[in-house]
Amino acid sequence: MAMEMQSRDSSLRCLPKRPAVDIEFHDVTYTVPQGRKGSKVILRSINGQFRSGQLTAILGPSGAGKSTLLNIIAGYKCQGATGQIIVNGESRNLKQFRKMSRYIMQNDLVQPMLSVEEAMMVAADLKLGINVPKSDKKKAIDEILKLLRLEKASTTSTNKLSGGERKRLSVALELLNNPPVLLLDEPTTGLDDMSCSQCISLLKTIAEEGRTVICSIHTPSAKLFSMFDSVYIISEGQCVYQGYGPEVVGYLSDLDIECPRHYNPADFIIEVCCKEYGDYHDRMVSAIDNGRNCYSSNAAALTMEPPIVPVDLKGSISSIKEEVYADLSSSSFEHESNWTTQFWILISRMWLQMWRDRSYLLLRVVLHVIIGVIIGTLYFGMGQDGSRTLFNFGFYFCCLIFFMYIPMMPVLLQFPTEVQLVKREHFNKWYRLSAYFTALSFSTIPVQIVLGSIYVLFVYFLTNQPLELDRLFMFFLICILTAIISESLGLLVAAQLTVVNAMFIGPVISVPFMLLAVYGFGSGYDTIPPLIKIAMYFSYLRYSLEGLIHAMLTDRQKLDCPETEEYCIYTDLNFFVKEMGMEHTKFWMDVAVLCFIIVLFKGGSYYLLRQRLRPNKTFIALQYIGRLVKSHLGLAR
Ligand SMILES: Nc1ncnc2c1ncn2[C@@H]1O[C@H](COP(=O)(O)OP(=O)(O)OP(=O)(O)O)[C@@H](O)[C@H]1O
Repeated sequence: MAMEMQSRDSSLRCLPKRPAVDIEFHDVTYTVPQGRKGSKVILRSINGQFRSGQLTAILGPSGAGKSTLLNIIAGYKCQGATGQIIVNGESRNLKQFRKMSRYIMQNDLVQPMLSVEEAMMVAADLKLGINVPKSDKKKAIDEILKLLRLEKASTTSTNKLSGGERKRLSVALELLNNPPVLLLDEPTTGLDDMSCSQCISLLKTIAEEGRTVICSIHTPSAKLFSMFDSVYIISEGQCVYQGYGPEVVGYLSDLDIECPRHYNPADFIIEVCCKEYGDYHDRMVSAIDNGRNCYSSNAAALTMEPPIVPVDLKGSISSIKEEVYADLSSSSFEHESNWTTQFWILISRMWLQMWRDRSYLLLRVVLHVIIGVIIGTLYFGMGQDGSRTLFNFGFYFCCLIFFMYIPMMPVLLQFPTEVQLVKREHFNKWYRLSAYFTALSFSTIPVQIVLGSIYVLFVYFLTNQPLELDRLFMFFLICILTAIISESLGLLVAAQLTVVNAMFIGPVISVPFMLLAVYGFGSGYDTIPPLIKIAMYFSYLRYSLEGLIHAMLTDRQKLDCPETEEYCIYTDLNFFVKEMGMEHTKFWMDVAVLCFIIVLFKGGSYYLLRQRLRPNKTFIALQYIGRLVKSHLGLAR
């Protein structure tokens, strides 16, 4: 209790002041297509209001539409929704509203490998900008951590936080620029009773400071239920109650539904919604006029009709509006840090996370050493052996396959999860997506260079390749460019898919690239049909192979044929290059094409990622067609 009081004393003085925001919604309907079955209506002409300075709970049976309503109010889902959302008496400007509201989704993902304090400092740098002195940011962070009782965990790694601490950290991160509206989807799920009540008490403190705090919640205890300033109950996509929680008993009693003594009113109304005592759904919806009214027991004497107070949807709000609306339309919610700052903060965070994950880094180093030694041993000394030119060619191709798969697999495994985090951070306006994507693209280059060098040094010398610095450099350059392309291809695949699908599609999609790179090998380039010759130039590995062959085999003296061999067919390397159809290739042209492919794949991945986070009309139409096709073919789950 003492702790509760202590946290309530805090008023987040360090944070920028924000205006109060009241939200109303009218006739909100949300429909999703259901293939041949037509469409499914999830929210049905629902109305309601959420006030500033209040903690509001959205309750209802599972599948009632709580998360859907939160998604629509937050602006996270708009496609398929109709109706009106009013913010401080004016129709909601979604762009503006997204800047002033923060949505904490159910999956409380936080950036791994950082301490709580570091995660907060990164968020503070991004949200408050670099012009705010570090000491002020530190003060704000300390205040928030104290408010959310995370001071003791400030040095704990985010990977090691308990469920409750992780949820509180998700809230803390979003409090940094003091958003006036906070929406939380089931913040208490997975917490024990004590942590639940602590979490709700903290949210109440946050609301008391003038913010509009709305959270969806599953069957709270009677104690929790009474802590909310306002409760909004949904059943079957319609509002069945809006008002103060404990008054639900009186409301139901007015509808001739008696809540047993000592029974949790929250449990009882959910059971009523689930029709355990008969079908009262329509009566409740019409009593509250589907959320247009708000229940208050003080408003009228008990009559046959429930004492519902019509909500003055303009009245109280308009008084606030005059004071604050100017603030709302100002640019005070813009990104405080510019693109370059965001880029540097994000790339530093990525490097720090890579460095902290040292066991993984070490594993990758060891893997490059082991595979380098194995491949080097398999092709030992073949680089200048006239009888082994074909084996040597196999070695070059083997190196390219290594640099095609090894950098792609971690991306396919990690990026789909990372997208969920980016979705949350980007939706809550931490940074521009372009800044994030550029940081992501550059952050991995140093690691690729170091790991690539380890591998190249082992194989180059073990296989006895020519000891010429320019050839070594060209070999290395082609390997690194191939690695970067493969990584970009991984991003392209993983940007729209789940881990399972990405892990399947990524390797499968690489097979045609491999085949096209060496198609017709052995039978002579001239025997390849013209169409396949054209197709070969759609494989990036073909350019890598051309580059490697050019770097390693052109302008070299005839190789010696060992005495143990009777005849060596490819001692003349120029003849071999001609047989491969690569005699006219230019190394720097191949490098230029590889660089172009990197830009192409990166651009494609960025576009797909952007569409994943905020699809445009074409993409929405494509998704819709995809869903229709899937449901018509019976593939929709
Ligand atoms: N894209 C969709 N396609 C089909 N049905 C959907 C879609 N999105 C939501 N639904 C359905 O809409 C209903 C409401 O979903 P919602 O997630 O809002 O429920 P909820 O009240 O938050 O449930 P819970 O408490 O279990 O999380 C559910 O029956 C769900 O299956």
